[in-house]
Amino acid sequence: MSIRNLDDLLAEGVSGRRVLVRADLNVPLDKETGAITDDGRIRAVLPTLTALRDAGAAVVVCSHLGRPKGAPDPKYSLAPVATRLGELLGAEVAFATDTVGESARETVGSLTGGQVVLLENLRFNPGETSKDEAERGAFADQLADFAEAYVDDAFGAVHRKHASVYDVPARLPHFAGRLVLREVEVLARLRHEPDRPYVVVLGGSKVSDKLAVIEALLPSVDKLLIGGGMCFTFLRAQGHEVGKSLLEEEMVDTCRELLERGAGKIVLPLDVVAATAFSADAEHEAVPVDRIPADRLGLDIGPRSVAEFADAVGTARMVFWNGPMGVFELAPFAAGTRGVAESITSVKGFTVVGGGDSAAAVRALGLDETAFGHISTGGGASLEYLEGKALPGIVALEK
Ligand SMILES: Nc1ncnc2c1ncn2[C@@H]1O[C@H](COP(=O)(O)OP(=O)(O)OP(=O)(O)O)[C@@H](O)[C@H]1O
Ligand SMILES: O=C(O)[C@H](O)COP(=O)(O)O
Repeated sequence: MSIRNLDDLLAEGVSGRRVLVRADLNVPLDKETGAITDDGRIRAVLPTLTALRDAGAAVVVCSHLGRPKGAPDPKYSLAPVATRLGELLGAEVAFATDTVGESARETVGSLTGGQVVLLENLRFNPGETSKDEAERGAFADQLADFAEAYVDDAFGAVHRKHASVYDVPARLPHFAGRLVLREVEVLARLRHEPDRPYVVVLGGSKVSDKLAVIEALLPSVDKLLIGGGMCFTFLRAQGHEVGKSLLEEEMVDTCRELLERGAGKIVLPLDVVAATAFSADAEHEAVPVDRIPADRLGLDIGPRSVAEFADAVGTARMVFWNGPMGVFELAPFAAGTRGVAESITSVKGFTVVGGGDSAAAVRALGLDETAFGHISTGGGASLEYLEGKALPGIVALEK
């Protein structure tokens, strides 16, 4: 891509200069304790931050966390992320308790070369996500005032036309960070020159979010395996009763069309684990997909499906996997995700995991991260890239 990257910025020299880094530190938090449950996205941005610190830059980091509604909300504070970032960097990370207000101005103002500050959640400001260009621009002006150069390392957010992603790079010399560069390199390979057979495994909960990617991928994949909560809308489209399983009724017709177009390519589960309730201690058993009881819900793919999916994955030279095969967060329904993930680790070829939840599943299940070719930090971003959509964050870097 015709984008200047971090090395270009380092070559210009950054010692004593302030650099604004947009990171995606949108990490999952424990609902009760607020503790960070997976710090993968923080670790992913360390190479860029370390390179800048080592070169003597004063580093101003900004990010969103969750989806607060344009006003401060303590539940979504980045304060715990600043602490974790400091531990991982092995250096103190100052924290500004606002994003562009007094605290931010003071902390950024006193920053010297090699030091790092994390600003409070960008989405506490309505300008960050505003559809109004002037409102976004005004917020972008304030952010841009903090630095002399901008580095985008927030791959997970490049599909958002937000102030910190799209408007700030129009105001500062801009560069792609190490993570963005690597993500785009890997995903471009999948999109433009996949090794064959190319197998895509899709799961997760939201069919409506993933139909466009299925449509876009169908011509280029050899096999498309569909598990997770989204498989039930497809099973319904095949005429099966799905009991109380997740179902997007209004998508059934579209799924039927996709099944016709993807005949010979789309593979659906043969059996599912049907439970009496969405709970770890619910009664459950594996049943064939044509015998899902009316009062049960499918929370995982069954063992025959794992074998079926593993067979298809076993033939692949390239695999892209997005979305867990079941409710892996509850131990009785984690076997499908584990089984399919393990089959992907045995592939003799290039494998990519995309999606916040899938990456978290790899770590939560204790699987060896290094057994995958690449674990993408982007959920929606990686899917939209593979769909071939223009991503605002990348477009802005190209300008
Ligand atoms: N059968 C099922 N019924 C209900 N929920 C399910 C089922 N299978 C998987 N899920 C849930 O789907 C969720 C993940 O779905 P999602 O589509 O968000 O995945 P992702 O694309 O990897 O993540 P992200 O969009 O955050 O990057 C998990 O929390 C999992 O529990
Ligand atoms: O989790 C993600 O996919 C990114 O951090 C983007 O978050 P968003 O979907 O809330 O914009």
